[in-house]
Amino acid sequence: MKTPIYFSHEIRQLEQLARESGISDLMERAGMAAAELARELLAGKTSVLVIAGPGNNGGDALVAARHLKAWWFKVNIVFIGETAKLPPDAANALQAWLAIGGELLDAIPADGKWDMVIDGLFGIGLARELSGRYLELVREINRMNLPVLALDIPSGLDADAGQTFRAAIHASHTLSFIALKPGLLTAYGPDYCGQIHVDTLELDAPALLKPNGWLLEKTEVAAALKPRPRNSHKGMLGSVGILGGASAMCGAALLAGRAALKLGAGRVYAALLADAAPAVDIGQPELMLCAPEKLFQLDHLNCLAVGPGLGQSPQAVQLLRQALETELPLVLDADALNLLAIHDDMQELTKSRKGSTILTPHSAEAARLLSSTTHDIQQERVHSATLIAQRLNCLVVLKGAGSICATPKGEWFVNPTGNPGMSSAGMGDVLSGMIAALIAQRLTPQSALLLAVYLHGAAADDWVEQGVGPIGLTATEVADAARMLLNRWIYSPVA
Ligand SMILES: NC(=O)C1=CN([C@@H]2O[C@H](COP(=O)(O)OP(=O)(O)OC[C@H]3O[C@@H](n4cnc5c(N)ncnc54)[C@H](O)[C@@H]3O)[C@@H](O)[C@H]2O)[C@@H](O)CC1
Ligand SMILES: Nc1ncnc2c1ncn2[C@@H]1O[C@H](COP(=O)(O)OP(=O)(O)O)[C@@H](O)[C@H]1O
Ligand SMILES: [K+]
Repeated sequence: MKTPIYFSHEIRQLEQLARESGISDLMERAGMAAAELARELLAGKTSVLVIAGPGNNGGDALVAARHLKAWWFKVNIVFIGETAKLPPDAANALQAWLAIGGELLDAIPADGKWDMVIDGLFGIGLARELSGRYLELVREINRMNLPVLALDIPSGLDADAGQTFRAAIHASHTLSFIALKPGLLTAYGPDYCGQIHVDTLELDAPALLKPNGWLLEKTEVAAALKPRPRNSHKGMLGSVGILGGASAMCGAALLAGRAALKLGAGRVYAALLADAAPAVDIGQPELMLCAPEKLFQLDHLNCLAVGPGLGQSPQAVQLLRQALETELPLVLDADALNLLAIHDDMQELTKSRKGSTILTPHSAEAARLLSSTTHDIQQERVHSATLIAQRLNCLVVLKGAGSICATPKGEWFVNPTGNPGMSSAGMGDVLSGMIAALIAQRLTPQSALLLAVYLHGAAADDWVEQGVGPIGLTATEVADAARMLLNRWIYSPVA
């Protein structure tokens, strides 16, 4: 089963659709799910501090508190809201809490001791920067250093963007209701959410509202993989060309080329622009180095990756244009993207290409493509990725924590793999080579993109699990682990 992701306005639509179909107890369902998870996480401990805010997120917290109290947990509720202004469901939850003899505190008692905090301060309704007592409360909870179960979303986090409204609660667990939201998974989301759980509240969300967003998951991305026939030969496994490596940047193209080899391309050619380019890659002599013009004379290339170390010389511009004029599937990275951003004619060429084009910008490159700023791209990562995909009629991965893949049809995917060990030079070059190798091996460009993005992060995660990294993890190591995982996924799929 694929896992859908919805923006908060879509979650509200789902709530409305559920209500129209006669379901009126979503808050009760949410509160029960929260209480059950809290009980499991408490694992025998007994004392809980519940923070209930002014809206329905507070209502969920009140329902959870009621169940935990009934199950003999010691529960204190700090209620930060105005009783008279509570939305109807939350007002009912408050009455039910008071009816069982529950009390409300208006601040966290200084001398209290708890085993866990349940954060029901704000959910998807948070609409502006935190200030005053709300801001202070978030900071106070973070200072307590206790395990925190956040209801729906850590309070202070923007459910759509993964940015914070000035501050946010650092949760150890987040229980997302109905479905995932993108802000849990991208930008700062992973820093604040801890372990993410989803409770659908028994709604079949995709049946109610067609999702455009999906989580990348191993079962989905690896579905396209199959073992090679015994009677294989290199021509069958495709040929990749890498175009880049201007003076002082040859390493970028070599990294991409080596990654393409390690991901199984039959032949890899690296065409380097530098005048003093090496004739052979001594560390990886399997790579075939050639002059750029030679690359375009080859008749058996299946995919071309342009950009790693390309530079922005007139020669780079001419070669990029030549690449765009081919019908080959193209992966464009780094300076290929920067050049595309400033040459309108190349954008027109991109839009009308017969072959697929995959763009792999990080947020600064995306900002150049959209004439925007890195800050604004980070505020709207999903929207930015889909906008580039639609404007330029191409597949896109907007890289960075929680990479967003987008298609020209408006579908988008969030990648949960990867870690800060990947914030080092060369990682993007390796990704380009990986995508190109998978396309050369006949995966569809979209399948190749989604698999490569997921695998690239999973490879880095594998090193971290082994105690190598995140500090000092290198792009070469990521390519090596990607090769190992890819083989494992195909040949020992249970592992
Ligand atoms: N949408 C759904 O289907 C469901 C929603 N539920 C819960 O309801 C939540 C959404 O509830 P609401 O829409 O009431 O929103 P919230 O409870 O997230 O917060 C809204 C309240 O906070 C105030 N507010 C917003 N920003 C503020 C700020 N910076 N400083 C101070 N006050 C601020 C608003 O004026 C409003 O009173 C979800 O996150 C979820 O926890 C659940 O009960 C289950 C079903
Ligand atoms: N904190 C992080 N969490 C997850 N992935 C990351 C993180 N930092 C970087 N990455 C990944 O590492 C790669 C870095 O690419 P890029 O910025 O182009 O590097 P370079 O140009 O130096 O090769 C991208 O795939 C990006 O998604
Ligand atoms: K919350």
